[in-house]
Amino acid sequence: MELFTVNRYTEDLKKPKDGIQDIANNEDEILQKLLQKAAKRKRKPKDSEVIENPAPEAVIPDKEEAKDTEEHVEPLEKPEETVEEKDVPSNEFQVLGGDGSATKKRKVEMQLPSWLAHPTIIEGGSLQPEEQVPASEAIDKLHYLNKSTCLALKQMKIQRLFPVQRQVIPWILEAHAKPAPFRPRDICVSAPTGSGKTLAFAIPIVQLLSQRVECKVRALVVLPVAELALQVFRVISSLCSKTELEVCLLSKQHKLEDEQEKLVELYKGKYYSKVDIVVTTPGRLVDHLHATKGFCLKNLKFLIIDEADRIMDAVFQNWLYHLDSHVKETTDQLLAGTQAPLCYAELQSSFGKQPHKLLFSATLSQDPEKLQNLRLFQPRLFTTVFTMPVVKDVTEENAEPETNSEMGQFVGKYTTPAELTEQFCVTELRLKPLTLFALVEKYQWKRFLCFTNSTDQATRLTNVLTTLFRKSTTKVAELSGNLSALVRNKTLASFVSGKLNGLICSDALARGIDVADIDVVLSYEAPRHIKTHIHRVGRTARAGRRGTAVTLLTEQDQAAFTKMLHDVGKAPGEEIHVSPDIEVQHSLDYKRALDKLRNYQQHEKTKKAVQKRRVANQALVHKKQIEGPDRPLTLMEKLQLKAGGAHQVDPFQKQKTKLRKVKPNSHPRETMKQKIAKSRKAIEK
Ligand SMILES: Nc1ncnc2c1ncn2[C@@H]1O[C@H](COP(=O)(O)OP(=O)(O)OP(=O)(O)O)[C@@H](O)[C@H]1O
Repeated sequence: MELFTVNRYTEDLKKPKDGIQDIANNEDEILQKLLQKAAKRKRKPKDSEVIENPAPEAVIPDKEEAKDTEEHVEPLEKPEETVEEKDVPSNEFQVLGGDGSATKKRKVEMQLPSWLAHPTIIEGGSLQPEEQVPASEAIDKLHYLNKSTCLALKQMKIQRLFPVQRQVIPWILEAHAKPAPFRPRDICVSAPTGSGKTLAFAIPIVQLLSQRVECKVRALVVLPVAELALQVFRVISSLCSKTELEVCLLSKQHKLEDEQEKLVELYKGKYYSKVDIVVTTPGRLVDHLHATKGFCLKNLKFLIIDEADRIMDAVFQNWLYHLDSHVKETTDQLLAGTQAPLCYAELQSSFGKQPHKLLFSATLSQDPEKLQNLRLFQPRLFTTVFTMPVVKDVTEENAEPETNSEMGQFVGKYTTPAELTEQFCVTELRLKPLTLFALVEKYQWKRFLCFTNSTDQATRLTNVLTTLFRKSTTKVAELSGNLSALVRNKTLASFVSGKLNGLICSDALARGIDVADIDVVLSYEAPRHIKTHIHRVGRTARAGRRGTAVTLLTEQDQAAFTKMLHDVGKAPGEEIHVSPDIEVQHSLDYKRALDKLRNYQQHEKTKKAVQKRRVANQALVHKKQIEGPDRPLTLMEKLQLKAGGAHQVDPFQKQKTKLRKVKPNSHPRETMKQKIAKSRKAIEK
């Protein structure tokens, strides 16, 4: 019981007394009082948590007494009564949870930091491409865009800016126009998929850097996957076409040495940057931070993190740490910066040294702890959606005037484009591939993406669908992490050019990929997280165009999927069906497809085993060459041999390894059970 007693005694300690003797006496007194109070509390637990006057003697209760007190523990009190602590005098002791006063406290509402709770709302506006552009909205009429930007945008066939761009671009430009020591606030932008976030950061950085004199890495754009990095690189390169700025893409799709050559040059013993803007993935960035001499981020002015919530995930853990330590090595500044408020002197000394951080996503994390890692400077949030205040009935008793404080719950992370139609189709697990095939045939979808929950599932599904579509004009291919970056690039290009009708993808491709005119996005399996769903369906209905998303569900999946959507205020949409006779209609084709898949899997299994054995043997031979033939096998080598196939005896170790020789036609050993059965049969005979 004492373990849970917290004794706070403050009053007497506050009064200073003269002399050591006095202090000692005082301590004795305090100790006596403490013991008395503890004893009294144990004797009368029901009376109150608070003891007004301590009893004169200190009594340490025996076990029997302690038992009694436990038996008489009061039932839990109502929360309203226990929350009250007003009457507790400051010099008294309070037992926390020791005597039944521990009650369930009211659930505390999550309090968002002010910047998340009070964002800047991105005002709506149509994205419809076919709509007439009002003269006032035309690109040349926007005073904040310079000539080269307007020219580049026209070349990209962009006639006006989308709402997120109209809000964010002038804000960034204005923030950078302010004189020293003003430092722009870092920003987070949460806007739906396909709403034009790329140009929202690309236009201002290109415009602000276009006046530079010397070439140095001044902007770093970080994206989660190579395909996305390539896409953003293309947009920024198009924008830079009318300027002298150099953009560079760093991703695993190229050789490191080739990229190093593009990045820096050595002249008279000194390294010079050849690029102004670097677009990269976290992994490749870390590679270059460690391997590329002269790659310097000392002059970094902008750090842009696209798909910020993904990049801040644990998967990409350490890139920020590496970046930070690299910047610390190359300069005395701290990339992560400090949080407000800064005094004038600090502002002045840090002016121009900290990069301006810009975070973008359609599902920006609401979790302040994750964003904390970036140590944003006086952050500001731009979002499209905002919950309305929950208006409580004013006639209600206890109606509080501060009800409006509920205003400002940022829900922008779950917005989908208005032009998106969501549907679902319920089917049996064993018929899922056939259902997918039947849906594509029924609705004549000519450009579709189909998402699976894993790369292996993507491979299997592609295999089955290829056989099923064999007689039709529809061509499908896999696009997952199982393939090399180069193959993925080629497949994506074939899809963009129309040579392929459908791509079977894993979720690595669910984010950011922008391919025009996708009819439908299919989820072969219900996504596990709402964020995944938002990004998957966001591959269609982009830039104001219409699109459909269909999720295939089994009866078991249905409840969980509906709940997941319901929790964020969404519905699964209309149910669509395929003919109940599909199994009969396509029985032969489906059987053939499944047989082919089985063969393929068997073939892959054998291939993997052979590969494994080859690697094990190679390792062994290599080791022998280094250490000589007479060395005994290590445990690891024995394991490798076992895994790689014991019948492949190491040529160097024939005489040493005591592998049991298996006779070619010998029968396997009989088990005890088989022996008993055999003898029983013999007796019966
Ligand atoms: N102002 C504009 N006018 C016409 N088209 C535009 C405009 N801005 C962007 N687009 C087009 O809209 C599409 C989507 O843009 P973008 O990829 O930037 O969206 P996003 O918001 O980043 O989407 P996601 O969250 O999925 O990454 C692109 O094809 C782009 O060319």
